[in-house]
Amino acid sequence: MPKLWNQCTSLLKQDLSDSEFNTWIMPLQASEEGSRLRLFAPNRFVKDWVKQHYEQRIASLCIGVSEGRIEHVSFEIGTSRRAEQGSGDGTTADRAGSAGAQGDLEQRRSESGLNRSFNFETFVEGKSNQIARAASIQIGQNPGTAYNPLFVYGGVGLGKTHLMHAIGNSILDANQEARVIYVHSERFVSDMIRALQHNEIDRFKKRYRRVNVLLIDDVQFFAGKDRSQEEFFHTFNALFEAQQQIVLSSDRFPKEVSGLEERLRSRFGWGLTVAIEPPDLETRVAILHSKATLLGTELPDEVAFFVAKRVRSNIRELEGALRRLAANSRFLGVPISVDFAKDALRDMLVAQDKQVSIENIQKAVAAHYKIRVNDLLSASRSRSIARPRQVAMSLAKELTKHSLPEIGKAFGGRDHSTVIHAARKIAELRASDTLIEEDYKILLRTLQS
Ligand SMILES: Nc1ncnc2c1ncn2[C@@H]1O[C@H](COP(=O)(O)OP(=O)(O)OP(=O)(O)O)[C@@H](O)[C@H]1O
Repeated sequence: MPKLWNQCTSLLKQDLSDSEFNTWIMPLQASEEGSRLRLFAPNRFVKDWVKQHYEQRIASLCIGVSEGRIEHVSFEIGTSRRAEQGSGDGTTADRAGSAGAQGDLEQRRSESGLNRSFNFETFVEGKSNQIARAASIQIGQNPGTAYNPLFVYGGVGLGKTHLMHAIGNSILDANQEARVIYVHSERFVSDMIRALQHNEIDRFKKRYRRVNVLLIDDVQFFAGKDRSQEEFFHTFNALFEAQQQIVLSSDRFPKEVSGLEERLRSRFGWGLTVAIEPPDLETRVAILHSKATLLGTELPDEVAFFVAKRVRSNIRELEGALRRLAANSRFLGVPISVDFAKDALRDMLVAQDKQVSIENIQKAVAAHYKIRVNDLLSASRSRSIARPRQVAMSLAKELTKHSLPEIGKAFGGRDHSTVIHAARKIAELRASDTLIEEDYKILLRTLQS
């Protein structure tokens, strides 16, 4: 490990909380190459996280400490030893399953692509995620036999990835020898393409078909990628028949993932399908407190409520707000208060306020058609209510990141298929009826301005 990196890590240690330092900085290895410092993360997850959250800080520290000798810091996946041997970008999944003899749990975890800080203890339970969490715990305890596959779906940044890692971690905690792979669908696709290019497709097939637990994130990325779907279909069948656990996540219900072959879509629904909904205010507050404890930050109750009320989009953004508060407060040496939060998060709060919510859409549509918001939520089927309701649902589908079940629920507890029908109907009418087209455009302008 280069001396320079050791100096940088001691400075980073003073700057970060213990949990941040241990989770994200400790696993990094470094090697110097001319004016470049190469940092290696054990898996893509750590690499992406470090890049997103610490890249600037690490780069300016290393450049400063080296007194200009280092001009550039790069982030890669693998180990510095492999880099020195000239073997390039070693992937963790490549090595999954091969480290059994080493018996080292943390090593196994990183080889499996798992982040140990995403576990059930750090996952806050709320009404919005209760079922998904319970099913995941069961799978962690009885992989392959509880539900297979488990399909978790929900909007962006609501905890799907966290739960998948928690399942993998709990399985490894109970049995170090379990062969677990967590992989993002995009990664599955790129690994497959690389294997095809290098004539290593048999190795690729073996690697994925011999696992005990396959956790595949964001399967909507398979859309339109026929060769990958074909390969994944066979992997799925092999694992399913051997009663090995498959866990899948997506931003939407299996049947709604467009661009996927029907045979895959139907298989995705064979086991248990669970939704993660956006958390309510109390859960958002509880998550903020839990994350603040992990960061070692003092977060007064009134600030947690203030932030949770204003940042409603998703948990990733909520966490981003907390990190910013923690960093600013540490940097300025000022305790976190509501006024401090208003100031530090000003731009974020403005952006949040601008985001189109289902509630805003309902208000705008009701005002436009001179009806009441309650009419939109009612059971009324009269044309003067049903058509604006369809317009509103269609706008919600177009302008928000909510899933179809979430939209249906916000319109008086309707089914996701009602939302699909509404969106189709409005698309047809917009093409044939200039009045509807005009209404829709006005509403779009109003909501997006
Ligand atoms: N219930 C929860 N308790 C604690 N932290 C949570 C919870 N839900 C989500 N988070 C945190 O929110 C962040 C985003 O979660 P995650 O990455 O799992 O979202 P996702 O649903 O997979 O999003 P995407 O669709 O973008 O992949 C993570 O840092 C995660 O730890």
